[in-house]
Amino acid sequence: MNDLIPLVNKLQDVFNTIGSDQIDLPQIVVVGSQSSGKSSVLETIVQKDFLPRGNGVVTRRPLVLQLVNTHLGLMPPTSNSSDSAVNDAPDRAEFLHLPNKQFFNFEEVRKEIEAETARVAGQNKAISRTPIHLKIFSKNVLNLTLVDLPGVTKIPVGDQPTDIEKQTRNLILDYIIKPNSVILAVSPANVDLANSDSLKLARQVDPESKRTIGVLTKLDLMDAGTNSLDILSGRAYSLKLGFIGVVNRSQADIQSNKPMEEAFKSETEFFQSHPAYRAISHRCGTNFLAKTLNTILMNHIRDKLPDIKAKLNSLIGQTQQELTSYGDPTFTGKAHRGSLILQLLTKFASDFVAAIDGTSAEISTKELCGGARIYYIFNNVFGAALDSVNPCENLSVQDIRTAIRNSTGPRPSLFVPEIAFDLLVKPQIKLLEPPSLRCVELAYEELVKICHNCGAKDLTRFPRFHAKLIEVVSDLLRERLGPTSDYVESLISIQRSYINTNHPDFIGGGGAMSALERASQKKKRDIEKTRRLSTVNMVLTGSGTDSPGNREENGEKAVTAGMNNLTVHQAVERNDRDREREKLGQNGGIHSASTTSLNGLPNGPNAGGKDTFLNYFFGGPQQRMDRPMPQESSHRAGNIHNVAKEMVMPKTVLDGEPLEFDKKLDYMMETDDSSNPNEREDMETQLIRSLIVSYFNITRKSIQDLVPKAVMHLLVNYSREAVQNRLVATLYKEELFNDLLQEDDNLCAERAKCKAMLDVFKNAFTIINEAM
Ligand SMILES: Nc1nc2c(ncn2[C@@H]2O[C@H](COP(=O)(O)OP(=O)(O)OP(=O)(O)O)[C@@H](O)[C@H]2O)c(=O)[nH]1
Repeated sequence: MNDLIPLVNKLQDVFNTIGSDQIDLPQIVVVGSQSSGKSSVLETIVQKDFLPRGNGVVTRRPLVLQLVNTHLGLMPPTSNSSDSAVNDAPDRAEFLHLPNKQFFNFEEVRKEIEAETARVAGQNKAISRTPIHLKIFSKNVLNLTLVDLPGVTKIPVGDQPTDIEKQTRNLILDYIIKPNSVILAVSPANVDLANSDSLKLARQVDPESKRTIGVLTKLDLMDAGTNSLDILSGRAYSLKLGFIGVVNRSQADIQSNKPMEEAFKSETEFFQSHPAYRAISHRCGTNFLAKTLNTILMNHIRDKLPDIKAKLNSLIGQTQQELTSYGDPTFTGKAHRGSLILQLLTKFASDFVAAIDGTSAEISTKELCGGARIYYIFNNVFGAALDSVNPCENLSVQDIRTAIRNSTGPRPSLFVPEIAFDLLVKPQIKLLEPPSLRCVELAYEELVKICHNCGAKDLTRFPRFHAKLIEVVSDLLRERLGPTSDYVESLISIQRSYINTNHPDFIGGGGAMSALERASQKKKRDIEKTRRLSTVNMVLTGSGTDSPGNREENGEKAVTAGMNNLTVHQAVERNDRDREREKLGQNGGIHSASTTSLNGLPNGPNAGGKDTFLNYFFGGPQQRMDRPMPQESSHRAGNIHNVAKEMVMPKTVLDGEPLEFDKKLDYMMETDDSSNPNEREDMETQLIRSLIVSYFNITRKSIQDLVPKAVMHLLVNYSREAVQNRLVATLYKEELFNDLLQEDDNLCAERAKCKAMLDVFKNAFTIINEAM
């Protein structure tokens, strides 16, 4: 039975070698306020002067003290301990931080504790959480594991931080919160128990007081006539493990170097002779305390051992699993390298494909990933980018008018020629190119991201191999970026190379015309309505002066502004005239088969074919020849016509100097009053605009459809299918194997640590198995 404590000590040693605190081993933790007598209790139990003493804060680091009784023939577990001559061996001490040194002089032990405390916690009063591990072998001690902790302080002194009280409390709580700790709550008897810090702390973590044992110190310092019998008998404060009273050496005793044996005798005398404690003297004193602690600890260990064994078992399983995750180093041997490379490479490729297809096992529910992001790019990002393109972007009224004029060449403009529409719509289609190319780039970037996330878990062990795999796939993707972008670019060029006015969805001249007419009539109705309302208003208010301001209010400005209804009517009239001509066969074969309804929509036998729509409205070359020049056309020619009159004047070239005519022409072209278009020009501009919008929308729709298809085919699917072959062809080469299978240094260290831990757990498991 008494073997249990050495067993725990053994386990503690085993765990200390790897610094593992995963197993909460049974131990006694000494807790109390500063100067309550904690160190004195420990010293009396050990019966040695070995702890630093002094005023104020002395214990500044946790001291884990293992007491090993050599009289019982128990072997100290460390390698440097002597196994022979157990019974007559002198008392000695060993520190964990000095594994090859044994201390026979306990004065040196004290100095070492002081030095080691100062080394970590500094010279002043600061405290540290790092424990000092000390083992004492003696025939006078019982097997115990005790932890001495810094006392609870209230006011910071020296270089202690302002929250020193909180820090010490937290440090103490960290130790006593463990269910396997027995709390040795030290309280001085000369202070009211209600103010005992140790009992307050113990209550927090052990509310039922099942694992708290109370120690009353300084019973000799109580006021005359008072005693602690009530407490020691368990009547004042209930603790399942009870209270034990002790009398340690006073400061004066320490200063006068009162030997331990003498102090021990004085203590026994004190209890036996004290009128209040005489009856319970056999349950008082340091000796009784040590025996009780030993029994409590052993019972505690016995109770906890099955739990510890179960915990060890699960730790072994977990650690084994962790070790497996680091990979088997033997598998990288020559015979297996090829198959390992192939296996990892195939896994990487299938991760890549699975991420694109959305069949990956690690699909996130928090954010879009893999193929879904590519779909999002196509559907949302690219769609929105195309929708945001204005079909008439950068196309001013002036541009449209200039295009119309230019396309008529030297002839006066009769009708808007088809060539002007062609000229104007092509650059607009080009506006679809940047978002389309950006769509390719975004899909490419997404694929690069996907490939970076592939194999992250399987390949942490081989960072070089992982980097190489990413590099090869990135190269493949980069290779595909060029052809895909080129193809998308050519899709736009294809759209620009032929303006198909026969497209079934194209609004056509008729559609545009009737839309304009409808708009114009609505406007007319609105203006009429406004005018009528204003007249009624004027009658009611009596204000009827026809000032320019009033005219504006009456809507006359609106009549002349914007789309002019007269223009539309003139256009319709012209259509009617054309129809008459067609009837008379004056239009020849150009569109003799085509007839139109009054609203301008083709309704003849060829009504479905829109090839003549522009000719119909804007006039083909022959129409222009046939038709009488409308009055407004000659006026509209304006300054240019005036210039034309002067063209009869003979030109003389004078040493490269511009002729007078040229100067005048330049001037007139510059000062051409195009900002004030006439009604017909307005109509032409409006028509061209609606035709551009209609045609642009058709093109936009097909680009929106074709670009994602092209990206999928040329970039995504291509790389998806080629990835495995490319990886094998580039990396499956004997001469690369060594480099690719170069293991990560950190991982090797982690594996070694994990392996050591597993050995420790297995070792501890065997120790417990043998003991039980
Ligand atoms: N007379 C008398 N003095 C005691 C007794 N116990 C402790 N002392 C004295 O009280 C002072 C503090 O004792 P320590 O054992 O250093 O107290 P501690 O709780 O370890 O102090 P810290 O580690 O600094 O928190 C010393 O001077 C001891 O000699 C006792 O039972 N009787």
